[in-house]
Amino acid sequence: MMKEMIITTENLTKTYQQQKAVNKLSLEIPKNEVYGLLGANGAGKSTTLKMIAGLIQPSEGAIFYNNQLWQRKNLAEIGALIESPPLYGNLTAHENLLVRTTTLGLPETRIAEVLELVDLRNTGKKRARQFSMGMKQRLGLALALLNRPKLLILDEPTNGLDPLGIQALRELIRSFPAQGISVILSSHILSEVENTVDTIGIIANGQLSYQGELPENSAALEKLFMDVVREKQTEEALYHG
Ligand SMILES: Nc1ncnc2c1ncn2[C@@H]1O[C@H](COP(=O)(O)OP(=O)(O)OP(=O)(O)O)[C@@H](O)[C@H]1O
Repeated sequence: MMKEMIITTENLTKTYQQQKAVNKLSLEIPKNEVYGLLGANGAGKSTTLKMIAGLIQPSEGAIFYNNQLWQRKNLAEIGALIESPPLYGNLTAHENLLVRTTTLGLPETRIAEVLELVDLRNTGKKRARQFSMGMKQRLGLALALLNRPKLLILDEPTNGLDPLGIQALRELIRSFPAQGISVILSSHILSEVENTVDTIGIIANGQLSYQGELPENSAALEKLFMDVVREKQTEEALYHG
């Protein structure tokens, strides 16, 4: 049976001045899976995720959500954590979430639920600016989960987390597909995605170089990644050389 897709992109392109940060990218992100968007620094991962999250506009190409052309109203079903979480430093975890529930018209009871989910119950009066990196990241995730998203977009979600934090986050992410939440996450650290994702896309210089199942072991994944990156470098050298 063909897999259902939550997101597909067709020739998605973002041009900054002369540079194509994302270049004719055609992605297929399956529903109720965890999809890992991999690429070296500057490959175009964040730019891609920002377009899917509606934070920036594509220059060319199209995005489809559940097989329909992407519309702003889809954001009601999308949660995103991209770059550093948008936190108010002088507010507590609860207050930061309250700002968002009030803005979105969500029930306040949802706050305790998301704090429980990300394991941030007992921070009390502590202000967000006093949080560790890991706590800030988890509060950012709590914000992204408030609206019970069907699609969760996470840009380098393990940034700044220690090994225990990474492990906990990985388990949390793995639990999402069974709850009807599709996840797309980006990473440039191969070992981080291995136990987390079902499908991967590898991008290099804004272009898709591989999309498919996660290779069976870390050596195979590393080889695939290195081959893709080297191939791109050779192409670039021929083009510019
Ligand atoms: N607002 C912008 N203006 C100009 N160039 C940009 C802008 N945003 C991104 N770029 C360029 O687009 C390219 C892709 O950037 P992007 O942040 O998407 O990469 P990335 O794969 O997320 O990298 P990293 O792993 O380092 O976060 C880079 O060359 C970057 O310099």
